[in-house]
Amino acid sequence: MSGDTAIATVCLSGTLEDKLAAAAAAGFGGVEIFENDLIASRRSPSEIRRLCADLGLRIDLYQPFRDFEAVPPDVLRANLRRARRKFDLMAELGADTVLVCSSVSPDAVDDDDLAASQLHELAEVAGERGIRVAYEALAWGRFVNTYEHAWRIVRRADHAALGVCLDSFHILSRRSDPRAIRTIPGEKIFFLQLADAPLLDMDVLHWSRHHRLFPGQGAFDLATFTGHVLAAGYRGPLSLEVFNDVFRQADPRPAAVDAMRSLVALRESVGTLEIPPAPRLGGHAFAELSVPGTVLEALGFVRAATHRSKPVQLWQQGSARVLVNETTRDGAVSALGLVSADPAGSARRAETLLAPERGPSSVAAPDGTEIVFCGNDEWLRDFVPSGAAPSGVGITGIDHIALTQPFDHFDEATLFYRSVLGLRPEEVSEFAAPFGLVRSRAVGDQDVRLTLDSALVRRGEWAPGVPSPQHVAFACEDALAVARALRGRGAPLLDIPGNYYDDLDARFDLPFAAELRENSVLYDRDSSGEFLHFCTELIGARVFFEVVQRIGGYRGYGVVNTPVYMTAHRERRLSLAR
Ligand SMILES: O=C(O)c1ccc(O)c(O)c1
Ligand SMILES: [Mg+2]
Repeated sequence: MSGDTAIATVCLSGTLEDKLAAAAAAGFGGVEIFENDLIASRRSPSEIRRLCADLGLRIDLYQPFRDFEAVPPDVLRANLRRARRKFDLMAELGADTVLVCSSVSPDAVDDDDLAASQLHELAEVAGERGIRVAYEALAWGRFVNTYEHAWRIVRRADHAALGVCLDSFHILSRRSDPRAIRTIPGEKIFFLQLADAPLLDMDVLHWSRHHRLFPGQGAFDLATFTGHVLAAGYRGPLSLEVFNDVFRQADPRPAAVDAMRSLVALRESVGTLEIPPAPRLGGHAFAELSVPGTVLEALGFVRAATHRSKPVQLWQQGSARVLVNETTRDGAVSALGLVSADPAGSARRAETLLAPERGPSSVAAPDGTEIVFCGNDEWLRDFVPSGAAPSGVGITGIDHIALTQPFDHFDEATLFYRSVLGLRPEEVSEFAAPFGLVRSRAVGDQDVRLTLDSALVRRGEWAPGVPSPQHVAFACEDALAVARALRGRGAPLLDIPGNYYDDLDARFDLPFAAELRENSVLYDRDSSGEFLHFCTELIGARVFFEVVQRIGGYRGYGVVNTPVYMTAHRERRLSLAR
């Protein structure tokens, strides 16, 4: 039974019909009908019931029923009248479970005995009609705001038609210990709602109504949480209830697929679904984009091979391989090749996780970038070697690839790379770039690193370069030497202003400070090590290259320096346009 999946209509955008169609198309077994969606619909409850049946969707929950318990007698009478009407509606709808959330009403009093006896009365009315009442503690409930408290009241009420609804957001946002869930008898857990969220230091109501995420996109440990609920004996559906400003505006069809991906990954991690495991990734095989060959030449690459059937050139230096594809128009990174211990296995996993297929072992990431799973070197058989002698100036491989994400795909991208490729998301960082705040999150493992960057708000005519540029970062062992060599070859390296180096001198006393300044090489240091890096100018509108040197196991990406080079890119673009 815990293989059943459901989604609350409130997660998705559009009319009730749009939401139901999207949920069904993504493969959900059931839905929670959110009351507002029903009220705004022109269809009668029985028509909605038929529509759901036609789409193959169960109606697992009707919600929410608010502000019921612990009230004076006259309010109770009105609340019971309201409940009877809703139970009539549920009978028409064919829904047998209603969510009652803990009261926020000024009419309510702090009296557990009263709450329990009134919920008992409600359960009596519900039970006679074959309806179950699932009582949920809202994190901001006036008197009841923890699941332990809701369970104490449900236990005291002691009615077969009354149980609890557990919602991971309310429980984890308040940092309640979820282990005690195991002490609730499984049959008294009437419903389970799942939502992740980023850790934000803000009022819980606002956090809940705007920033919930699908499992795996935020910072909560949903696998452990769900493990406790299943260990308690819960056998109902895993249902997503995510209030999120972005998803509420997004096309509901891909949003529902993203939602389903989160549940497939969650079920894998709690052991209720077996899917092909993520094969080990052995590094970046290539990055495919469209830049003039002369730029790569100036960076010390040689044209090593030509594709047998496509207008694609393979440029190489060390183990850094760049595919120049003349047919990709906007010049952005169009494909990434990743070395997989089992390319077919990687592709099977991606397919199970609902990634659109692009080729026999390639899939599309949420932003459309193609991810190609490569065996060690056999993909090279599609290329005819040019015979050019390998040379180079010290670039050894690809260190990471920075993929700028459309803001609306940022959270989806995190989940995609985490679940499909098995990469580990790092902390989210934010920095003030010249044209607004940028959110950045790296996903990676030992050998594959990607950074996902996104402008938080992108509006108006003033902000240039939409969408923002991406970049491919090459690794080297001596950034200063490589920078000098590349300048000598006339590579289009980006000039960094003197103020940056004055600040660096103030913060650090570096023996090589003058060389950094002279070569426009940037510097960062943290507890993990040191980092030297420099960039080329923008090549076309959408890409540039970076060369990086990691010292002593530095794990970051020099994010502190990003605003500096972003500004330099902007100035350079303006000066070229003049
Ligand atoms: O934000 C709310 O009011 C609300 C309503 C119903 C829920 O199940 C919930 O978790 C929150
Ligand atoms: Mg809820």
